[in-house]
Amino acid sequence: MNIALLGYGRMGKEIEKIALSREHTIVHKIQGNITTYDFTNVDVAIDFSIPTAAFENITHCIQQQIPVISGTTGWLEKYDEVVALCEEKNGTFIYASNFSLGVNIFFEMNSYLAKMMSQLEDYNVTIEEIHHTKKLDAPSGTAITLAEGIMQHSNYNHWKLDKAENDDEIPITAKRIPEVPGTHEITYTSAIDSISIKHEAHNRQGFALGAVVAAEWIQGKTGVFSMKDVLNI
Ligand SMILES: NC(=O)c1ccc[n+]([C@@H]2O[C@H](COP(=O)([O-])OP(=O)(O)OC[C@H]3O[C@@H](n4cnc5c(N)ncnc54)[C@H](O)[C@@H]3O)[C@@H](O)[C@H]2O)c1
Ligand SMILES: O=C(O)C1=N[C@H](C(=O)O)CCC1
Repeated sequence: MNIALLGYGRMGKEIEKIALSREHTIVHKIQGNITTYDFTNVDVAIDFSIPTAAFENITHCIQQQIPVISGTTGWLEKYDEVVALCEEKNGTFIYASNFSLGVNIFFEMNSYLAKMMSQLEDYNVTIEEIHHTKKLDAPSGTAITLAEGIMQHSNYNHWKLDKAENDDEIPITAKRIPEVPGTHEITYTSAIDSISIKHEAHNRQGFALGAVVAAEWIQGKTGVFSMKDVLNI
C-alpha cells in the first residue's frame, strides 16, 4: 500500500517502522497544510496528528476519496460530521481511540464487568489513566471509550474529569508522568472490597501495528468502521 502519514511525531514514526516492515511505502509525511499535497497515488491516509488538525485532515482525504484511519484523540465533538460526510461521499473511515489489540480486548472485558457490576448497588466505579507529559488532551480518548462502555451497561450517564459531582457521573483521573505510553485502570469500590482491571502499554508498537492492520483491512471497503470490525471481536 502507498500510505500518507498525517502527523509524523511519536506515532507517525512508529507507524512508518511497522509499515515498512510489512512492505508498504510511505509517500507523504505531512506535518501541516494538507491541501498542498498530491494524493493521486495514495491508497490510505493514517492520521495521528493533533486535536485541532484532525478534522481538516480527515475531511480533506474523504473529499479526495482516500480511505482514512484516524487515531488522533481530542476532536470527537466533530465525529458525527465526519460520519455524515463519509456517507455522502461514499468514503471510507475508521476512528479508534486505541488501536492496540490488547486495549480492544480490554474494552470487551470492561463491558462484561460493567454488565455484572450493574446488578450491585454497593460499588462505585472510577477510571484512572496515566500518560506522558507531552499529551495534549485529557482525559485520554481510551478513558472516554471505557467510560462509554460502562455507561452502556449501567445507570451512569456521564463521565467527569477529576471529581464526580453527581451519582450518575463516572470520575476519570488523568495523571501525567514522563515517558508513560498509556495505562488505564478501572476500579469498582465498596466498603468491603475493590475490584480492578488494568491495561498497561509497554511501548507504542501495539497502537502502531493496530493502525497498519486497520489500513490493510480497509482496502477495497467503503463505509465507517471500528476496530471491533477489523479484529472481528
Ligand atoms: N488511537 C491510538 O491508538 C493512539 C495511540 C497513540 C496516540 N494517539 C493519539 O495520536 C495523536 C498523536 O500522538 P503522538 O504521540 O504521535 O503526538 P506527537 O505530538 O508526537 O505528533 C503529532 C504530530 O502532528 C504534527 N502536526 C501538527 N499539525 C499538523 C497538521 N495540521 N497536519 C498533520 N500533522 C500535524 C506535529 O508536527 C507532530 O509531529 C494524539 O492525539 C494521541 O492522543 C492515539
Ligand atoms: O500517547 C497518547 O497520546 C495516547 N493517546 C491515546 C488516548 O488518548 O487514549 C491512546 C494511548 C496513547
